[in-house]
Amino acid sequence: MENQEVIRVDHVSMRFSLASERVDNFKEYVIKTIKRQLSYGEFWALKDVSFSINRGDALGLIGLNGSGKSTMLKVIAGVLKPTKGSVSVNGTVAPLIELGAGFDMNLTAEENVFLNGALLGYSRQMMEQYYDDIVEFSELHDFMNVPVKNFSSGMVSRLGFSIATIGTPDILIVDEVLSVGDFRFQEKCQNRIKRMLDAGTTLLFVSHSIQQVEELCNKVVWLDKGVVKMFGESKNVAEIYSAS
Ligand SMILES: Nc1ncnc2c1ncn2[C@@H]1O[C@H](COP(=O)(O)OP(=O)(O)OP(=O)(O)O)[C@@H](O)[C@H]1O
Repeated sequence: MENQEVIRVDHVSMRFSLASERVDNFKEYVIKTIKRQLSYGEFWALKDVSFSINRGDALGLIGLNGSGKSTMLKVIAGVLKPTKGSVSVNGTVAPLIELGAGFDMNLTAEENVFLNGALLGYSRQMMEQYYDDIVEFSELHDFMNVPVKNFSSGMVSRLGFSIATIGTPDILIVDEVLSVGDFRFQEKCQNRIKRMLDAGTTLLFVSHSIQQVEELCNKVVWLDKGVVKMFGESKNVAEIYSAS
């Protein structure tokens, strides 16, 4: 099991189309589209990115705003198809990219537990088994019958994190979620992630806190404008990144 490669990112590039002209409102957008007056530019969010990680590794992705971290996670999670190159993933993936992205805001928290479970591929029976644990961990006992549209963003994150981390996935993808919620809850999430790592889960983690990355991760990819600036042991990369 040790040294078994679980994720291989092979010469991945990702191109987005961008409207290169400023459009101030939707009406103007529609008119310009009909008149074919909009021109599109292209933008490479990832450029020839390659790295691989083994089972049990915890990989941190660091870099400035817009450097391509979330795009990289989405490509690995299969949400985006790379324009060039390929990604191979060996195992089940629990993506925590946008917490609450799968929620229906008009439904209650309880209904959303089952909805989100179904989206993650879990059966109703399995969700019933985990329901109490989800309520307990999220500390939302008194709010399970409240429509999620009335939740604060912190409450949405707590529910999303509690659902996505039931069971022990082979690969857990965590994007910035630990920056939401209060400090005590962040610590609780961090401990839950550590326990999953001990149980052999492979972690992909994006954070702007280099301290959190060093604490949780053994490897780091540093992205700079879509290019890998450095890949290696977290201590070495973090040291150079902090000094830059
Ligand atoms: N769907 C999209 N369409 C067009 N451009 C996009 C799209 N998604 C991302 N981008 C662009 O790709 C670049 C990389 O974005 P990404 O979200 O991956 O960066 P990031 O490193 O995660 O940034 P942050 O630290 O701010 O979260 C940005 O310039 C962003 O505007």
